[in-house]
Amino acid sequence: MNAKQLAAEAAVALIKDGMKVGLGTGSTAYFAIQKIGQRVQEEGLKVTCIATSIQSEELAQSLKIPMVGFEQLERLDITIDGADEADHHLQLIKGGGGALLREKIIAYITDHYVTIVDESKYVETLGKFYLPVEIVPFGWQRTFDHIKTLGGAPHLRQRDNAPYITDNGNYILDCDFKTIPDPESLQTKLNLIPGVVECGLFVNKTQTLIIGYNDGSIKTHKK
Ligand SMILES: O=C[C@H](O)[C@H](O)[C@H](O)COP(=O)(O)O
Repeated sequence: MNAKQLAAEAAVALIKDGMKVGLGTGSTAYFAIQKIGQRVQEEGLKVTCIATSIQSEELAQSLKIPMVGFEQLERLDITIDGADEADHHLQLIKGGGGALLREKIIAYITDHYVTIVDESKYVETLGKFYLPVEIVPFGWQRTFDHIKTLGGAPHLRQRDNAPYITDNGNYILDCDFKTIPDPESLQTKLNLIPGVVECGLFVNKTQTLIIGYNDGSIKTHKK
């Protein structure tokens, strides 16, 4: 089992019958969704889930995991999601897969937010990974300029020689801040810029961080 799968399966062991569960996005969350699907089918685990991306929703449906919409839930008991970086204070950079907005909406209605990463994502200080910022397409060049004044070199994310479009019809700027010693303050500044929908900093959201190691071990950090 690889390090991502180890972390993912340890997190899925926290899910109990009757829970409402948020499903993350990305290659680590993939293993969590697979395991939830297995528990639903083999153990008869009773859960209702909501996904943080169209991709994860389709995967969950293919595994016959019961899905609900926001009209059927106000809070989630647990969400299991990956991250691009996690620091020692359990602050995160997310959005490498473009799902940061839906992920953050789900994070804010979750009682127990569990982040799963492999050892390569656990860092002293955030910022080596370019920070994804979701922006509206209208006037994006000026939003780009505003972010630049905060010290982050933005790059418009591309796919097939065209701007990458999120599940919400927006663009993403991947911003090189080099180092982010104060994620909370940067999040506030970014989210005040007109045109910014949301940034990929997840501040004070993670209660449990599970790290999978290549030697087959896992470590859990709690807040
Ligand atoms: O937008 C994508 C999400 O924030 C992912 O959780 C993050 O990019 C980590 O993905 P992966 O587990 O594939 O490295």
